[in-house]
Amino acid sequence: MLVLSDLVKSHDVFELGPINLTVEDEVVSVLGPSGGGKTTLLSAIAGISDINAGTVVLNDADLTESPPEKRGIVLVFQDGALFPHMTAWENINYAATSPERVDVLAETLEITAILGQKASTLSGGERQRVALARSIAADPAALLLDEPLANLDAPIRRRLRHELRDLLASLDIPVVYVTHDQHEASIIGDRLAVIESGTIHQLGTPTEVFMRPKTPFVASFTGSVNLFQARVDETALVWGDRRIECPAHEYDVDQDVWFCIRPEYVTIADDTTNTNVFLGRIERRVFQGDDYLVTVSPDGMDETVELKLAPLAYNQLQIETREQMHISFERDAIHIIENAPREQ
Ligand SMILES: Nc1ncnc2c1ncn2[C@@H]1O[C@H](COP(=O)(O)OP(=O)(O)OP(=O)(O)O)[C@@H](O)[C@H]1O
Repeated sequence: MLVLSDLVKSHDVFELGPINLTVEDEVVSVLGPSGGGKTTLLSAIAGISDINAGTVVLNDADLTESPPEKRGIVLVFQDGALFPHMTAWENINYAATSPERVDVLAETLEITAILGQKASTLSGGERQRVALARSIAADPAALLLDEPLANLDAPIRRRLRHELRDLLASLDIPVVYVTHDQHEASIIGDRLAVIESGTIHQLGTPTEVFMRPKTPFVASFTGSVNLFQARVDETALVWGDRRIECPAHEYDVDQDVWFCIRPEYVTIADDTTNTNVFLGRIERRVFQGDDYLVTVSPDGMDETVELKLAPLAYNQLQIETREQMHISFERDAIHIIENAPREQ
């Protein structure tokens, strides 16, 4: 178990922390925007840079004062530094506990074919995977990974996410996995920490973080782009001149709140007598590769609502820009975030 307590690391104008985080023998994905402090966090845990305050404890041993090489923690950076004159196999085997493990890892990470190649001749994506295999083969007590799939193209990246999830879970050690890809973070992590401006906004299972974000930042960063201000009344939320039915909550009547609903849970309504159905005008429709993102502005409001449609549904509906259609908010997918400032 890796326990970070009140960890603070300051750069010139940036401060990480105080971070309090316990990573059991599990994978915690750290998700956040560029400059949010993800790499700073990994470097602080690994002891590569001195911290300003707090402690790092691994399996009951206080490592705060230990040099990086004495921590038993392996950190793999994005560029995956290797010995250039050695082959990929030699690099992986360098610190490996058994040569058989090298071959098994190479197969999982799809690098068997390049094992005999000198590291200096490998592509960026191959180098990353060799560095990843080397770090796992060394049998670390904890593993810190900084965007290990960043240099790969989409198909192999999609495949490896699942392979890597199983591989990391099988290690039974604390793993911290940094990424700014929300899909990767949720596939690979048992839990997910969202970090921004050096602060952990939320820590929870991927489902909790995606479906019940605690702050507007977490909502928007994890793709819940439909984020609106409303007022609580006895039975619903009042949003402009509309009433939105929502699940039970702890907020008081007359409070101003944010609520969000993911675009996957906004649907085209054919039965206009249902609750949470609004008429709106189609502003935009964009094919995103997997699905269509349709932007609708509800009548009489300045705000826009985004919904996702599978290609089949999209084709059947023959959606045309500037046309009107009814959309519906799935009641149980509505999530209230927190008090919002009252508009003057
Ligand atoms: N050695 C340093 N000296 C001064 N500022 C630094 C140093 N290292 C990082 N920073 C600053 O700290 C902030 C956090 O950087 P960090 O590399 O941790 O972010 P990140 O979340 O890993 O970003 P990315 O996703 O782009 O890698 C940034 O504003 C960065 O400019």
